[in-house]
Amino acid sequence: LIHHFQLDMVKLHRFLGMVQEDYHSHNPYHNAVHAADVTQAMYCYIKETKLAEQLTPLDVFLGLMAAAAHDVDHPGVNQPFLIKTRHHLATLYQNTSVLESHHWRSTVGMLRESGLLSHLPADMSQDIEQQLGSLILATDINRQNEFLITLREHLDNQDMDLQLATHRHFILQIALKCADVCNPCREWELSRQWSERVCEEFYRQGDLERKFDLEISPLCDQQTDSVPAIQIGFISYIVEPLFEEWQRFTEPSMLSQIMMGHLHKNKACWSRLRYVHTLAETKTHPHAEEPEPEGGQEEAEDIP
Ligand SMILES: Nc1ncnc2c1ncn2[C@@H]1O[C@@H]2COP(=O)(O)O[C@H]2[C@H]1O
Ligand SMILES: [Zn+2]
Repeated sequence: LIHHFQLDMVKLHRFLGMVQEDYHSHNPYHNAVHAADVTQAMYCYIKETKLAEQLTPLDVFLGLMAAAAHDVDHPGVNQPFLIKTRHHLATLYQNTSVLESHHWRSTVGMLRESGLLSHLPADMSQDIEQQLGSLILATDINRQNEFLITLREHLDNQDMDLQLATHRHFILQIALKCADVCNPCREWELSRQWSERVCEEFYRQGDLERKFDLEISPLCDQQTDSVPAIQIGFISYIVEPLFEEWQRFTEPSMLSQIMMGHLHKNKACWSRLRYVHTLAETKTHPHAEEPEPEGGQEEAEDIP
């Protein structure tokens, strides 16, 4: 890519350094390691045979740049929090895709400041900025259904034509969305750490809301939302439906089969941990109902 786009190494280093610096290292989840994690996953998806044969160098460049910068300057709280605290970003972006718009505009700012694309024709660098925006905005989890429905339609109708730039862009959006939520598809020990980190970030927001007498957001109450329960919900409603379609798209590839294997195993581990957690709660509150053991536990042999 460096050779193809004649990138200046000093400018590239400056740009990537700025991106890394603008992630908040004190966020348990939305930090530069999450960006690296998503970029690594995105690279693997771009390398899938089904995609690699069709993508142009520009597509690959856009996919990797969008992955690296997709959460830059994330404040560690979500959009509803920014709206209810009347944060200036919520006002600026009129309460829609507030964080994603900020990640995109910050990326554009850093691109211009570093001069990374300054040697390219103006219409090309403008196109890169726009496409980066469309990719980063696709990571808004509130738009999940819209993307999933379109992907299902394409797969059902078998009308995906990766020779078309619009279709390649759509599949890059999907790949980035998959990369962004792929942590439950990684091996248990790694996946568990991401889960605990993301929940820690949710709980910190909940603690802030409690402190300032605001309504505690869903999933953010440490006293009622357990990590296993959050994980089972997230896997069932967000990750599984998306990766099932991704697996279909890859026909299915070895990588997507491995990821689905991890996903099912991790879900079974969380089911077992939720059972243990609820049982412990019942012992502390003896009048609460005893939980029923759930299915899938037989797969969860390797958890402590
Ligand atoms: N393991 C997880 N458990 C619960 N929520 C998650 C998990 N991983 C990612 N998310 C959420 O999914 C969102 C995807 O976009 P973000 O990275 O902005 O923020 C992410 C979190 O809010
Ligand atoms: Zn992210």
